[in-house]
Amino acid sequence: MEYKAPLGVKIEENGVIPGAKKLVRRLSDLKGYFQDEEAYEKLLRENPVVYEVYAVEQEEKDGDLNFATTVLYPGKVGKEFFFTKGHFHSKADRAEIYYAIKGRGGMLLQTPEGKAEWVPMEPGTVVYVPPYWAHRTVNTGDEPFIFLAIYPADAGHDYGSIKEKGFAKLVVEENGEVKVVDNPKWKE
Ligand SMILES: O=P(O)(O)OC[C@H]1O[C@](O)(CO)[C@@H](O)[C@@H]1O
Ligand SMILES: [Fe+2]
Repeated sequence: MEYKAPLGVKIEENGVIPGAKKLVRRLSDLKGYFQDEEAYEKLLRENPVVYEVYAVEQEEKDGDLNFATTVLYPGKVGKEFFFTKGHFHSKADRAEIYYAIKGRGGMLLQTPEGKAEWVPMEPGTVVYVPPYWAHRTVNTGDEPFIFLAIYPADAGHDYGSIKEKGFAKLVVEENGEVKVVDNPKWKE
């Protein structure tokens, strides 16, 4: 039997995991995701980084675990706060754990039938993403929102239906307050 080597790694203050695979998502990678297309096109001239992911991933095998930090930058497109794309797992019954490290935000979760839930997150919050729920994180603050995700190595990402239909709820700023409102364009 060949055993893998254990690994201990310290997450840096800025959310970076040394030696991890880095993925950068800019606004241009999120075309079609935000409600306000005019505000999107305007901000696209700057094409800001919306989030970075630092992932330590294993082979896609049953029983193993991946982990990744995400640094989700503060910002808005129109009224809507910056968010991650959001996904179901390709193996839809795979669960996931998130742990908030820095900043402020929350998670939108949604069943395949379109039942949406909002879970606020601040440093120290643990979120359990049950099997079958799509999940997207949102930065509602004015500093980077940094969190750790731990997920089965064979979970995979299924972006399809979220990219097409979005979430049933939006997280917006209204009169200086964070509001979770119904998505007027939501189609079941
Ligand atoms: O894959 P998305 O929806 O862009 O969100 C990125 C985050 O979600 C994960 O895929 C985990 O669910 C991580 O790799 C990362 O923390
Ligand atoms: Fe996930």
